Amino acid sequence: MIKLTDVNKRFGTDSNEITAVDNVNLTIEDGEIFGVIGYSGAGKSTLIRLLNGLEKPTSGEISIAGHELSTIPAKELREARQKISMVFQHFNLLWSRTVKENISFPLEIAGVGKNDRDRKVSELIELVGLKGREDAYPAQLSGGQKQRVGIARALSNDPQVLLCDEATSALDPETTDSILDLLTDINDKLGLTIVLITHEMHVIRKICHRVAVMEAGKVVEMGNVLDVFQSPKEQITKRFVSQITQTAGAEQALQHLKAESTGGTLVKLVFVGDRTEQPVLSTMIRRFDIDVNIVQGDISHTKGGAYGTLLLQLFGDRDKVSSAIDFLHGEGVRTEVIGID
Ligand SMILES: Nc1ncnc2c1ncn2[C@@H]1O[C@H](COP(=O)(O)OP(=O)(O)OP(=O)(O)O)[C@@H](O)[C@H]1O
Repeated sequence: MIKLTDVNKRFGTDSNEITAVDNVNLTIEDGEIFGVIGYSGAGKSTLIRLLNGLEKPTSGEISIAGHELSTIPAKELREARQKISMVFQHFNLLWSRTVKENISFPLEIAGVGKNDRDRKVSELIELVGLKGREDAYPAQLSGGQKQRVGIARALSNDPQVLLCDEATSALDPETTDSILDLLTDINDKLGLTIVLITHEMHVIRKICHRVAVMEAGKVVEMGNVLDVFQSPKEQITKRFVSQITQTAGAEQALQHLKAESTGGTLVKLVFVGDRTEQPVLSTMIRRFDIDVNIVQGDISHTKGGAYGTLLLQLFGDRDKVSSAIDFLHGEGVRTEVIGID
């Protein structure tokens, strides 16, 4: 378990002080994939550097896997840090070493014998899907393959916690997805805790169990990913959620409808979890005798269940349309009227 209690990190002097991490309290359970999202300067990197012991908090306590990082002596801190590994945005590989030599490097430093090193390296190469590329140099690999080496190297010391610092931010969307699948697979197979920082809600949606939203050093919102998608409370969280829900397709469809003035009441529905599987719409159409035009829709899948939005045009008697919208509310579907013609 990772526990942060009243953690503050300030840089600079009294006259020019920056609070990078501002009174953060959070608990991350063993085996959890926990995401921290925030814009540039929110304090994510500082938070992750506090977690791996590279920075000491100005005040507060950080405990990881039973070690109190903020107070332990240097030798114990080195031992504790063996249990915490890191994956970096720009991979941080050794360019003059092959794939297997990169993965083996932390084991050499730890004094592990050659036979054990070789066995561990081939296990890891298999795990991250790099079989056949053992003797390649980083310059001969794609971005996704480089990150696979970075992940294998991070796992070589059998860590309990894997910290990922924008691990997919330098990758294209398809490669991002394959690396996120790999992280999910590792979490399932090895049961290790993963803490990742990102500015992309897609990353949070795809693999995290819980998320903390950071702004100006503070954790302003935290919860299960599906709950946060369903009802984001803070303005900044709403902006992150809309990275996914207001797709380009929805925006285009809206612009087109506004320009065409096709009539009806334009509503956006947000479905969460079980609601995505129930015939709420057909019940509404039958019961209220209205016509429906589906303008745009998409369903996203989070670890906690499905989440979707649907843009509809409702046509019919105004009272019936209004009762239909009330019905949707009653069924637990969040409904927002975007325009009435
Ligand atoms: N070593 C340092 N000395 C002084 N100020 C720092 C230091 N490290 C971070 N800061 C400041 O702390 C604040 C938070 O920075 P941090 O890098 O943690 O944010 P971030 O969310 O990771 O942003 P980014 O994604 O751009 O790295 C910023 O105002 C930054 O300038």
